[in-house]
Amino acid sequence: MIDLFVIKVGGNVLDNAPLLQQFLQNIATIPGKKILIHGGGKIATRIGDQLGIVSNYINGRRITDAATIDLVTMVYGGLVNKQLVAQLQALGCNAIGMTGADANIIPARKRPVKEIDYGFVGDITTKDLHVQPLQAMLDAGLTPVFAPLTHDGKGQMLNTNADTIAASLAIALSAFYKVRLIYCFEKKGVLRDASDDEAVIHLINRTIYQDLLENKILTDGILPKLENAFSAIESGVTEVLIGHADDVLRNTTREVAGTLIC
Ligand SMILES: Nc1ncnc2c1ncn2[C@@H]1O[C@H](COP(=O)(O)OP(=O)(O)O)[C@@H](O)[C@H]1O
Ligand SMILES: CC(=O)N[C@@H](CCC(=O)OP(=O)(O)O)C(=O)O
Repeated sequence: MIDLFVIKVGGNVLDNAPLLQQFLQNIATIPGKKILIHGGGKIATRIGDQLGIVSNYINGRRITDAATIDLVTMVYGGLVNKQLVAQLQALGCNAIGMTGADANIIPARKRPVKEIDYGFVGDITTKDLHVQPLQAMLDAGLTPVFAPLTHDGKGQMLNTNADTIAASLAIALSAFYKVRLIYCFEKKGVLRDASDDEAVIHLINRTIYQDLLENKILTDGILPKLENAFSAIESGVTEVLIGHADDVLRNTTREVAGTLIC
């Protein structure tokens, strides 16, 4: 099977110009097939504040009302996605900007209202993904760049966590490629102590994960990342890594810099 790198980059890197520039240079250097998925929650929150649209998160997911889905469609699908594509093009990487609505690659279902009404948040069922257009793009030498947006097939855009989009694409594509899923953020990996940047846990399996959860070492945004990482490794993705954006190139070789999920 051919190698494919599915790489996710989050809001803290996107919001740091020098870190982002170095990251994109590294992405452009990776030989072979690759897909980039970006977040941008922090940027949407900042622009929302400027427009008087207040951000509200529950369990790491943004409550997405009518004004907010318009905001995130503009920010993720427009501003962030197109800036990344333009920057990659400038670095000689033939990027193509995508959302889950484009080519119907990621259909989703509006999250049913239970105790919480998340609004226009989309849940993905991996088997519903249509990855054939992505294979055609990869074969044409293009690098798809995904915004964290999906659609309901009835004309409505939906907001979906970028870590989840990365895991779902990685799982769906693992039927055709040997996939390494790499989560890139501003820490060197999953940390034993969130305030100590050097306290990287190099390997996490289900038992260690359970122990970290019980000891409340994992909080905030690292929780959905690990949930999605385990879902990917248990559903056919060959390798899943969580590491610093600066280490992305090392993580596309045999080396592992950061946390390996197994
Ligand atoms: N044990 C931990 N190891 C690493 N990060 C942690 C840990 N516990 C909490 N975090 C927090 O999780 C954040 C990563 O989640 P998030 O901000 O959503 O990243 P991204 O936007 O890249 O998806 C880190 O910036 C850190 O503040
Ligand atoms: C439903 C939901 O919460 N969607 C996320 C999508 C962006 C994202 O995931 O951004 P980061 O990777 O930078 O955190 C949000 O709007 O914040």
